[in-house]
Amino acid sequence: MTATTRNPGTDLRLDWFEAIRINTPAVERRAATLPARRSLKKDFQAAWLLNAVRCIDLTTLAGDDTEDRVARLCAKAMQPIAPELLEAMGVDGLTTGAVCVYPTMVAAAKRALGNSGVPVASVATGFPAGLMPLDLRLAEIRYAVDQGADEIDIVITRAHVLQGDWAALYDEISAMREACGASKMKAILATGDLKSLENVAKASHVAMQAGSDWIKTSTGKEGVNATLPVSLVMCRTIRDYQALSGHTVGFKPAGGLRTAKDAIAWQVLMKEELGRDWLRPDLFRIGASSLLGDIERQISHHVTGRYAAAHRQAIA
Ligand SMILES: O=C[C@H](O)COP(=O)(O)O
Repeated sequence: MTATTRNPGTDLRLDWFEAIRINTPAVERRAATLPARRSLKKDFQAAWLLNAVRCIDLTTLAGDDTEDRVARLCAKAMQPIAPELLEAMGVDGLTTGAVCVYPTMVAAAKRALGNSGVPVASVATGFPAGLMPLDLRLAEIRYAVDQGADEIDIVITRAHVLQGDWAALYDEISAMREACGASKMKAILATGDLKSLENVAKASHVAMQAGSDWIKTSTGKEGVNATLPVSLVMCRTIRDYQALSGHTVGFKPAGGLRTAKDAIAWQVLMKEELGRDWLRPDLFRIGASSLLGDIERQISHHVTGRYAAAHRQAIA
């Protein structure tokens, strides 16, 4: 496994997931222990927070997005933490994992990011509901790729999952993967719409078999977005898929992640369930529009011993 290896997918293998049954209380119990599993103090906590920053897909997906807002987001992605704080910690060259925008904002993001090396991720395929004809959804992927998107975050047709039509789901995601070409693909499962953890596990398997490079929890627009129990189930399916296929897939929790505590809890999950390799941006992203502010606040406290006044914090 290397940072550049993509998941080629497999044929549709129903036998890999059809018999899955999930003990929901056991999942919830295990998930509840995660935030308390590591008591991280001082330098360690700061190191984990800096690592979270390099894994953030810094996101704006709002109806009133403008090129100016996207340019400001990109400036933040290239310099997510105040230089004096980084200097005090001896850290250099920190950026977020990517920026994530709507397709019509990709060109503006590419311009703003220049040759910084920060990738642009674009949502596509009728985000967030995905209720558009497949040919239009594929055309939207091609448009975003053409605009320069390095990564595409697709949404699935939830009805395929709710009706157990795994072949339809597999065919749809495979076609999307093909339309992505060289751009990496994240499959957003919208887990808050999927009704059961079993459906989450099965949809995760199909998304990986169809060649997704990351599986992602949520659009940020469902009633319930990223939760630890859902994330735990998805991480276990990544582990199972790797054991069965030999291919490695990344994970992206997204939606409602706003605090430094969240950033630590999800990293503990990655490390405990999947191992250290999944603490790198090629295999782990946190999709968030407003997490960076709290992380910067905690880092500022770590360096200076006090919390910065709100007006000194960048609006992230
Ligand atoms: O993909 C990322 C999500 O849309 C971000 O959700 P959020 O605004 O709740 O952080």
